[in-house]
Amino acid sequence: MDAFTFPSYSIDLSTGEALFDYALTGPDGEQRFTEAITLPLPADPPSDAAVAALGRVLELLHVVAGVSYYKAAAPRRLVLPAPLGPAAVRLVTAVYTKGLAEYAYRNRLPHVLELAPEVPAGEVGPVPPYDNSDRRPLSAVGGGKDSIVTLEALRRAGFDPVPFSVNPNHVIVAVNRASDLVSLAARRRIDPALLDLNAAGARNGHIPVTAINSLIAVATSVLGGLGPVVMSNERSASDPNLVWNGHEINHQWSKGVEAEGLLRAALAEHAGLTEPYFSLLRSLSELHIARLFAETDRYDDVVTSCNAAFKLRDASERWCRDCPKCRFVFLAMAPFMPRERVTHIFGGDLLADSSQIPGYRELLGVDGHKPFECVGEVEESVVALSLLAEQEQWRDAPVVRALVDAVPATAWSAAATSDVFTPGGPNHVPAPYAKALAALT
Ligand SMILES: CC(=O)N[C@H]1[C@@H](OP(=O)(O)OP(=O)(O)OC[C@H]2O[C@@H](n3ccc(=O)[nH]c3=O)[C@H](O)[C@@H]2O)O[C@H](CO)[C@@H](O)[C@@H]1O[C@H](C)C(=O)N[C@@H](C)C(=O)N[C@@H](CCC(=O)O)C(=O)O
Ligand SMILES: Nc1ncnc2c1ncn2[C@@H]1O[C@H](COP(=O)(O)OP(=O)(O)OP(=O)(O)O)[C@@H](O)[C@H]1O
Repeated sequence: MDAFTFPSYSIDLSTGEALFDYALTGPDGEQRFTEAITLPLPADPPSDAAVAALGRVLELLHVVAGVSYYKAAAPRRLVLPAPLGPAAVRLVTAVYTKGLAEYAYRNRLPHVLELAPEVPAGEVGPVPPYDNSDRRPLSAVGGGKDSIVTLEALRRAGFDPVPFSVNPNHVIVAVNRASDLVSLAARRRIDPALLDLNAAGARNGHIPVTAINSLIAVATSVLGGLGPVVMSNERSASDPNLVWNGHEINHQWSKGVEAEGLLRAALAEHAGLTEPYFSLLRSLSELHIARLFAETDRYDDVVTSCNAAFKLRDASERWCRDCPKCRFVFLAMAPFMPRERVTHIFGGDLLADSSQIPGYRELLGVDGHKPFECVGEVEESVVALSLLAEQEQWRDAPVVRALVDAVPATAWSAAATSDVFTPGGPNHVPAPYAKALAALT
């Protein structure tokens, strides 16, 4: 295949169903795909201004959600369907290069890191400003600790948040139920032809799924007459896993602050949205968020951060207890909870199980690079370990003992002066929401 194109998209405002068409084309023919995304319908019909802004958000979503299908072949040409302004082009370029960087690295496809979309010539029509900043926020819920911390912070600060998820599975449904808030859900159906191609051995790999979920959330907010989309993306999401061919490879790129800024700028330019989207937890480390999560036990029976629970097929019931994310979140929560509580949340005690030691050595930077997963920085893991080593309930756990011996002196001294509990770095939290963040920290 030598080109990826975007033949058309449509939205049926009576059902909320949007259809996005894609095509991989080459000398041997064409492979078409259609992704279906169904937005929740509001009780009252949307205003003309909302419908106009929604159309523009869906134009961006059409292009961004194409990454799933582009990656089946990774052609050298990415041919956009219509003219776009500079901020939108910057977003699209970054989603297909930096967002697919892990995919490019693992599949050894360096050209993906250099992709430049072909943008049709022409002017983008003007768009009036659309200010929904004073309406109820949509709080994205992924079932894990981070979005729970945000939801509770918004509620405590009086923002009356609406929990929102894409394809909520039983974990997310249970988290929403525990919150006692009325939630909204959008449905997303990947074209089954992609799964057939995967089964037949097509190229596959990681995609910037948060960029897609974020735009679906913004579309839902505009259609529903709601306010800003509030994410729970943390500070360490912006840090790369490694550098390859001069490019940073970051598994969590679309959770990072660069992606947040690009998305906000593209939504302002292309859809007129003045305050569409931000991450409340941007200035916090994962370890700090884990400490905040420990302050409430309301979600202990349901919270699940393990990605294995979110697969479309053969998902684990809750924590798989054998992946980098399970290991990291256990390590991050353990210093701030009684041992029985964290063991109850996970359904087992990972720090009592010596078979976990090799995985923990990676998290602590003793072996290999930071795993391709949503895990905190090496420094955060070392700080967590140092806290555990001081606690009677943990200091003799077999994994803690082995790790304390394995961590080099340089890492301990870096941890001793660490700023993991000091909020910092760039963020886009608007002034009215800053008080919710300040109350947290
Ligand atoms: C749950 C998970 O980790 N899935 C990744 C896994 O997919 P797998 O084949 O094991 O199962 P499914 O998720 O059911 O997907 C089936 C195939 O469908 C395709 N696909 C799925 C969703 C999508 O949005 N686009 C798709 O193209 C894909 O071909 C699947 O094979 O391995 C895949 C290949 O490496 C990954 O693409 C799957 O990742 C999902 C898109 C996913 O939702 N992953 C998140 C848990 C995730 O990685 N989150 C990151 C945030 C990264 C970001 O920048 O947004 C994180 O938590 O750090
Ligand atoms: N299915 C989904 N629908 C909507 N938003 C989602 C979904 N899955 C994840 N998110 C959002 O994407 C961001 C990144 O997800 P991530 O899985 O890191 O967060 P989490 O589930 O809140 O916490 P944890 O890091 O503990 O898993 C969060 O803001 C989260 O709310």
